[in-house]
Amino acid sequence: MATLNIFSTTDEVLTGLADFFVQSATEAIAERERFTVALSGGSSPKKLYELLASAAYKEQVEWDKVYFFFGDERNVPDTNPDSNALMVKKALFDPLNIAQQQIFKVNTLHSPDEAAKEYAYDIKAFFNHQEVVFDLVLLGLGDNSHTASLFPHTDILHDISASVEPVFLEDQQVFRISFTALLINQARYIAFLVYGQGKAEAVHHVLEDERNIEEYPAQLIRTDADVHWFLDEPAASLIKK
Ligand SMILES: O=C(O)[C@H](O)[C@@H](O)[C@H](O)[C@H](O)COP(=O)(O)O
Repeated sequence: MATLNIFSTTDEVLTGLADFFVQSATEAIAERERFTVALSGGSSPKKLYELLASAAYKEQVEWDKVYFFFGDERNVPDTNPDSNALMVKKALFDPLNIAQQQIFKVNTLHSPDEAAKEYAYDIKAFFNHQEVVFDLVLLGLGDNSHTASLFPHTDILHDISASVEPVFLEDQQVFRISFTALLINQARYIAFLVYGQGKAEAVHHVLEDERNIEEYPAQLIRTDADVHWFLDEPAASLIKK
């Protein structure tokens, strides 16, 4: 069963996850001299990244030993407001002066297929072509129960490789590039950050409803104790405590 961390307010959720980030980073750096983290995009984690870059946290992590990846990316230039890389650059990388060599972004100037292939290669090369095991994968949850860019009724849900694939979103007529569920599930730790009443139904579907990965793709993510959900009360309001 996944580990549920339910907090009264959004600020407490963010602090709880920031503390978990610091703990995971400290453990990884002590054991392996580095911390590899795949970041999530969207709006929820922006405040987390800003908190980690704030005076309250920035001294708690050896940032020069942290290597940043993206669990998914929109197929837009990294100057586009929809870019996850741009959001994280502003909220975390620039305030902490993270060196480019520590950041592994999707090259969205290439076609989605090419970008996914290149990114998959870059990741495998970073891990010396051994099994890719991120120390931490951060995830969000859409109100339609997607996570990363594992959207309902998309081909990537059936991908049996631990890799990076392009995802075409029919309804939005846009491409994304995303980790597959298997690549996410290889991580040492996985942490979901989900807050707000609007996510309550999705949280219930994913954590408690019968298995239906086409409708609730986040059910593809493993559910052992090293998978942590950081939730506020509103987002957790429909699950049996
Ligand atoms: O690129 C993205 O959009 C994210 O990786 C995506 O999976 C996100 O986590 C959910 O869509 C929730 O997004 P919000 O936090 O904006 O609700």
